[in-house]
Amino acid sequence: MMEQYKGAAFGELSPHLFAVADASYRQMMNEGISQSILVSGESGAGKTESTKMLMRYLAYIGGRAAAEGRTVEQQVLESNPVLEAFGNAKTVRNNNSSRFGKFVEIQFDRAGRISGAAIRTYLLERSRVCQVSNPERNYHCFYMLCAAPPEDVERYKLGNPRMFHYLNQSNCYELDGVDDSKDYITTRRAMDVVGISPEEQDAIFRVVAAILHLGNIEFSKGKEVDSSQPKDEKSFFHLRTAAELFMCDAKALEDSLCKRVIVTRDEMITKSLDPDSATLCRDALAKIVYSRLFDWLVNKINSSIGQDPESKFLIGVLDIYGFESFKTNRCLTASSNSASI
Ligand SMILES: Nc1ncnc2c1ncn2[C@@H]1O[C@H](COP(=O)(O)OP(=O)(O)OP(=O)(O)O)[C@@H](O)[C@H]1O
Repeated sequence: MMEQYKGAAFGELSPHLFAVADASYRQMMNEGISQSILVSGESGAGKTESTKMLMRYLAYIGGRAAAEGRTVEQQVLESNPVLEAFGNAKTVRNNNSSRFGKFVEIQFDRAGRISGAAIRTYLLERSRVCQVSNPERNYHCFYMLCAAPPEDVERYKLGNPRMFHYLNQSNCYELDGVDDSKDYITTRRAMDVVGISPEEQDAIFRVVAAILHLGNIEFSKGKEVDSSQPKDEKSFFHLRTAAELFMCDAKALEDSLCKRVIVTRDEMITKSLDPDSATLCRDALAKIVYSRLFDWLVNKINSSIGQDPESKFLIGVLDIYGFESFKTNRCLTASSNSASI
């Protein structure tokens, strides 16, 4: 199919993704200006799959010979499983819905050969980390880690996903045709390919597990008025485990959840938080840590793929959020998926 569309005039053959990719490539080469392809549509329409097809065509037409080792285009395609493990989730409409926007820049040299690439991501849906409802799931990576080989499950003190508050708000745990334990291995392998070392992989999964333990910390009223403390021995266990996985002091973690520090011009005031506020604080920490982990992963993938500072022009492919329309829309924060307004 790629062969057929290569160089064919736009409109000459049936409508096809490859015709669009070919037209943008020709225009870039003939006029010497960068191009962008916007992939738009409802959630589940097939935008992400189309983006991958477009990239495959650009790799075919502007790629280098396989003998030159692992090429830029191969690395971009191989980074997909990592991004999808951390940025995709099951929603009502799509079992593998992207919960972030993605702009992939494929850079070319003067001869029209791919010389570098960069992936930019936008607005990961952070609220999903601590709030999911039936029949949706949280991000795939949480279920994958719970289904990891026994030694990993033990190392991160995990177990059945039904044990964790951030996962058990929804009754959906398994997906038809998806084997989370197999996907865990695939994600690990993809991480190796994009240059994430075993130590870094361990750190990534420690953070993922710590977020699950963080979510299981409940609070009760403390001794002072409007103060809070971990509710029971179970909450203390999850607090200690989260601190261990984050490699921080358990007391410091507890204080960061149960107290707020207000800095004025003259002094620093520490204010205790009531159980409800401490719970909000816990969720805020989980969301920010997860989104920073996601940004770190994108940066890591970019530095491993490599950008070409000398590149003459580029083709950008924008895979935006799928439109969703709910009967009841939840209150939006800046971090929510803008498409769910
Ligand atoms: N060209 C295709 N061939 C076969 N199956 C496809 C194709 N495109 C999409 N699908 C199926 O539809 C599902 C949804 O596609 P995709 O994830 O690309 O949608 P999307 O528009 O990116 O959705 P979202 O906005 O929710 O991320 C895929 O998981 C796949 O099963």
